Amino acid sequence: MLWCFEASTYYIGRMGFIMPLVYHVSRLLPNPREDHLPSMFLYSILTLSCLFWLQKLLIISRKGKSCLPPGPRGLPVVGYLPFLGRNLHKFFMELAQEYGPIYKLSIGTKLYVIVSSPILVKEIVRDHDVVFANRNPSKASLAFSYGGKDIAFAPHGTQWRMLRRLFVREMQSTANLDAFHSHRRREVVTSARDLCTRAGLPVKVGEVAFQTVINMITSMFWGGTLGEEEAARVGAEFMEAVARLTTLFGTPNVSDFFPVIARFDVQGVEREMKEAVAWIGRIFDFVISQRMSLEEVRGGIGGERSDFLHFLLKYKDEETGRSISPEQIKALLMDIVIGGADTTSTTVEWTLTELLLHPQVLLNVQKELDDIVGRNNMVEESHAFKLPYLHAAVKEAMRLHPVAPLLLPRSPSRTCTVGGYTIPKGTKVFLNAWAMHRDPRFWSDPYKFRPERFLQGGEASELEYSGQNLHYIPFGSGRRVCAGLQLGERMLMYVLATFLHLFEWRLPPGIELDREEKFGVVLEKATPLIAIATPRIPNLHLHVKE
Ligand code: HEM
Repeated sequence: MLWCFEASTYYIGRMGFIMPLVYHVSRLLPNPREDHLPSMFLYSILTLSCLFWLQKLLIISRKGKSCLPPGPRGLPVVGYLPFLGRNLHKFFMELAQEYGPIYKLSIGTKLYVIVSSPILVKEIVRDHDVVFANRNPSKASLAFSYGGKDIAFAPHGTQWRMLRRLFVREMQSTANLDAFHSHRRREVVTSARDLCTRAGLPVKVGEVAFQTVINMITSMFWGGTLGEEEAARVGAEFMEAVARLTTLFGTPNVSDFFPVIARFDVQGVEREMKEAVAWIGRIFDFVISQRMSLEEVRGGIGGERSDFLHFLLKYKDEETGRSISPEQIKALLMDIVIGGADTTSTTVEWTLTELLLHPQVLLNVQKELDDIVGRNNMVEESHAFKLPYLHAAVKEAMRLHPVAPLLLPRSPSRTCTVGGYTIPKGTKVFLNAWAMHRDPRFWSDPYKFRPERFLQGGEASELEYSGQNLHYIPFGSGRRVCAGLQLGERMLMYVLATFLHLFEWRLPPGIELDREEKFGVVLEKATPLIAIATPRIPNLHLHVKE
């Protein structure tokens, strides 16, 4: 019996500084008689309770040393889960007022850290950029990205670098984006025509914007592959699948909070996500196979660019010489469609909401459009670069309503220190951009919509989308800053400039406009914006005719 006590105390003794002492004390105890059951029982109990308390001491002493950030206490087992508010970005800002700019929350067995100060964000996205260049994706995100084969959820490494280089530097080079301009133009004109036919009727602005952006994206991707009718059929199926996927993304999943039970997929989120992804995957497979047979007819992949898909299929990485696999293409398409469409269209909706709430700003924007584009002209994408006032209004809308208010989570690949606190490896770290964009220490009248602050001479005139200045990070910052920034900015400006130049916008009678937000995959307007568009320029129907 004593050997068992000795061995276990010695084993644990290797783990902590108190244990060797216990080991030696145990040797002083009298040897229990092997044939005397009560004394053996007593020794067993003593051993077990000793082990239990020593382990506790060890944990406490380790915690003391590691100095985690402060944070509210939760309940046993579930942690802080039952107390989470619905609008997490706002709720997290309120907690920051109590616990400071860096604090922790335990949810289930997972540790979360929330940061809402530019100085601490700098430590994460600059000083420890490589360590924090990982995401620790949820179960749904892994299913969505074919196990992290995309850009957004891939671990920081060779594959992520290759895909990001391909997407950011090559596909979104100025030359390439210019080359696909006609695809975007066609879709914007189609939407304007559609709005023309619904002139005077209430429309859901977010839906119109979403349809426009997703059509722009799919048109750039496979516009040169499918015929018009086929594209329309695939487009309709696609929209349905995307809507299903977005809902799943926003569902809190117990498997993420309790990884030990993850394999049971209690809520079925992972299963449903896999089904939705498989459904979209079949659409992608169909389009890819159509493109391959088209190329075969033309005698191999090469020659002129006709769409992004063509580009992806013939791509060979300059460093590794590798092509990209069909699964990587599909994962990348997922990122672009899901990461690009909802974010851009929701920003269109928020900007129009603020403009309708601020009629003078709307008038200023339209005056600028008249001056630069002209009353008798259609907006072209090239105009977008010459519209500083509209640009400032969009930036201001994104300050107040960043569609990814907590960005995408970061996760350190090794334990490190931020703001003097230990952030253990694997912790999910949220950067609360929403809170930082409203910090009165940096922004004057932070809750007011004032585009002028982004104009020359304004307090924020120097701030760009690239995330260099950490007070303003609607697209994130550091090496995992939004990979679709160039394309996103172009689509956003083009759609807004077109909608605002071609149409007058007003609210249907009796509708009160508010700024209530709803936290989810993207930060939506709680009540969708419904507005009435009427033609603003003369002979609009001639500009948008097929
Ligand atoms: C208004 C439009 C958009 C906004 C506000 C936005 C915002 C963001 C944010 C905040 C992040 C996380 C950055 C970070 O962790 O620091 C992100 C990542 C990403 N976005 Fe966007 N985005 C937009 C449009 C787009 C578009 C159009 C695409 C693709 C066509 C796109 C693709 C991506 C991808 C692939 C990532 C992951 C980057 C990585 O992990 O390396 N986004 N975006």
